Amino acid sequence: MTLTTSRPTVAILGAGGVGGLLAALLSRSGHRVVCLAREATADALRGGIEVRSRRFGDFRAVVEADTELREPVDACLITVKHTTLDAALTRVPPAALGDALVVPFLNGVEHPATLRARYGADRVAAAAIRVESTRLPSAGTGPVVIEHGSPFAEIDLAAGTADRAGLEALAKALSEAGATARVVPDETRALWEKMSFLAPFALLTTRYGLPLGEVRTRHREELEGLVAETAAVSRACGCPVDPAAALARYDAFPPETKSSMQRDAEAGRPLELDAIGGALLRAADRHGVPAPVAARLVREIAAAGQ
Ligand SMILES: NC(=O)C1=CN([C@@H]2O[C@H](COP(=O)(O)OP(=O)(O)OC[C@H]3O[C@@H](n4cnc5c(N)ncnc54)[C@H](OP(=O)(O)O)[C@@H]3O)[C@@H](O)[C@H]2O)C=CC1
Ligand SMILES: CC(C)(CO)C(=O)C(=O)O
Repeated sequence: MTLTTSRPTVAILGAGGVGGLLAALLSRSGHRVVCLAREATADALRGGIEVRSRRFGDFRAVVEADTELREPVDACLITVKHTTLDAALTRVPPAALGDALVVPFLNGVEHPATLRARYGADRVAAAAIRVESTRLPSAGTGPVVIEHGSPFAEIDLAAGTADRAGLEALAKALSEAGATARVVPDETRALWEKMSFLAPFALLTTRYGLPLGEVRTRHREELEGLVAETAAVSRACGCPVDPAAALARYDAFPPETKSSMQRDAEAGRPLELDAIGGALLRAADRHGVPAPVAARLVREIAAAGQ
């Protein structure tokens, strides 16, 4: 099967903040959506997904749910956290995928290699998403409730060796469902542009337990230092970014904005510290770029979690 049908069938591994929102939007616009989840979450998903969103309105969507992929689909979106990626991928056996595209939406820059090793280079196309969406805690029964707090839902699908027509069809499906989705030519750029914005924001909001508005005023010097370091690493990796533009973006965000790493810390969940801060430091090391502020923050956040 190739992803050129007008209504692609989409599997979604991990119906949390990102996956739950995309599942509900695609289902609302007429796609068959199969959410792959742990048994208890699959049960809750059979009660539907309720979305509360300033941008998309409040609505309820019907999705299918299973604990494992059992039939070929057109695309399989991977929307689990890095900390659970290996365990979750056992629900998507390579043989069950058919010709499906595998599209990870995780933050970080290293996971595409894990996915390519498992599914093959031609199957995997990395994505970056800017959304700020959260799954609300539930008592275990459905529906699953997703709160989308930002006015944006922007998706870059990076063309590489994966089927370009399939990726264009997925971008069209996501755009018709309401997101702002496009295919971009360069995976390194797509992932590092996101990383350059995310890493300073996630590390500082998590370290100090403060929303962005307070970080950008009370910890301005550290923010500027970290943005400069991250931009230097990104440039060395092949993605030039402008530190002044990154700072201007932080300043434009609503002051109450929190990062998903910070929300995880508040809830006592495992952090994607290695996938974000760790990956940043490994890249800095590979390219001989000094990153003392990032190194200290990663150390302090790790120590606080122990
Ligand atoms: N939230 C956001 O606004 C943004 C997040 N991102 C990135 O997207 C990725 C996903 O984040 P987010 O949606 O917030 O994460 P969530 O924690 O909200 O959701 C993760 C989902 O993965 C599921 N999961 C965990 N382990 C397994 C498993 N073994 N098998 C099946 N499902 C599993 C969880 O299911 P269960 O409920 O059963 O635990 C949960 O539904 C992360 O890399 C994040 O950094 C990127 C941009 C924005
Ligand atoms: C910055 C944000 C909210 C953008 O989507 C994000 O990716 C995160 O907090 O993990």
